[in-house]
Amino acid sequence: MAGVAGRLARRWCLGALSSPLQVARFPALQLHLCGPAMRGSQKDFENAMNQVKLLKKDPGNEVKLKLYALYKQATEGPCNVPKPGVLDFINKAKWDAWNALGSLPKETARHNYVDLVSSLSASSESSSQVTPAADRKQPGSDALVVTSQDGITSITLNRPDKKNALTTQMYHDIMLALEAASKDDSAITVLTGNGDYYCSGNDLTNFTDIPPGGVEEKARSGAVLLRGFVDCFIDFPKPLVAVVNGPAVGISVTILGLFDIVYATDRATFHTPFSHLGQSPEGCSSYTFPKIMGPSKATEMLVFGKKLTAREACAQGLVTEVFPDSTFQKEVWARLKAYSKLPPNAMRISKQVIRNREKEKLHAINAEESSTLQERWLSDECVNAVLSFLSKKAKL
Ligand SMILES: CCCCCCCCCCC/C=C/C(=O)SCCNC(=O)CCNC(=O)[C@H](O)C(C)(C)COP(=O)(O)OP(=O)(O)OC[C@H]1O[C@@H](n2cnc3c(N)ncnc32)[C@H](O)[C@@H]1OP(=O)(O)O
Repeated sequence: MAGVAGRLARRWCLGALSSPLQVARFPALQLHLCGPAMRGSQKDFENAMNQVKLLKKDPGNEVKLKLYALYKQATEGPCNVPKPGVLDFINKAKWDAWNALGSLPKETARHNYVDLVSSLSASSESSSQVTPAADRKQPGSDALVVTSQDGITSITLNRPDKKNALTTQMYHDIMLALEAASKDDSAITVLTGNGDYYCSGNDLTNFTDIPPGGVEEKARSGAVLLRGFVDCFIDFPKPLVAVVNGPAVGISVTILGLFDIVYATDRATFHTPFSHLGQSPEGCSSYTFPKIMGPSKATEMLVFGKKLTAREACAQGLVTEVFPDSTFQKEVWARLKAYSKLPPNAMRISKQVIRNREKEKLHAINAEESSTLQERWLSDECVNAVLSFLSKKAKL
């Protein structure tokens, strides 16, 4: 396991110049950076190195590789270290970038570095002035929107450009939102998504942010987060409704077994590709799915990754009702508004009567699934699947 952990750390952690790279995305680097107007005294070079740290916008992995290569060429000359192995993606991409500079003189590399940084600083300035709202889309800001109206508290996943993939910040924010909703005066709580997807599951870039304790520490904290997140759904005291506005993937599907009602547009699909990802079921689905649809159908979904249409999911009991996409929002919200006028205490108590006797068991299952997944995250199968997605080679 330590070997895999080490490889994961090497593959996912880059040095000073860059944040985690999606390395295999890069084409073979052919650098033609010798611009006509070159500046580049040693002083300019040092200033440029400081300027890089102040860039307001991430310049992207390709540019970061160019910066790395030019820096190495400017300070050490032509690439002079052995080529890393093919599986050592990040170091290999860095080596390729440096090696591609051939015998470019140190001084030219320094000039090119200065020119590149200067062009980045200019575009970083202008883009931050033109699109100030873009920065606010970062996790922890408006990636989750909570509203309360007509006796309904709605928690909306709001990262439509990333198919509402769940960042670690969003897991925390959803837990806080559920905690608040359990105590507010609404009768019903809804989870839904903004845009064409309901949710594409765990944000796979969550795997790239490795703490000083390494990948094992990351897996440990991931399992704690997962367990706490699912516990909030198990314990939620009021009627909990999923308004599934589009395709759902991974953990956004598995936790549906802990909802009281699931309404879906006929455009929705339900997909749990855990084996493809080298992972294992969570969200108590190893228990709820066989119970809802029988062990064989559950195995098709959870082990073989069979994607269900909304109608199939409804026939198998995972979805309560399917609505035509054209009238989905109107019909569902009208229905929920009517339900929210029912006596809230009676609804809460009835839910507890239905759910409470399973609670202890569900908590135990959640603990077991989280600990199994903690180990899966360190497996070669999982590492390779995540790398494949991040390098844009694989999609579900
Ligand atoms: C040890 C770490 C622990 C961390 C924290 C743990 C917390 C608990 C974890 C619980 C375990 C959960 C498991 C799961 O949920 S498994 C499911 C994971 N999801 C996926 O594998 C989906 C991956 N996405 C895709 O296959 C496709 O994007 C999709 C089919 C969903 C849509 O394809 P389409 O072609 O329509 O759109 P794009 O691919 O172009 O997507 C648009 C942009 O959105 C980005 N995206 C989408 N989904 C994700 C995702 N899940 N993670 C990260 N990014 C995602 C996609 O990359 C595009 O981005 P760019 O525009 O920048 O290219």
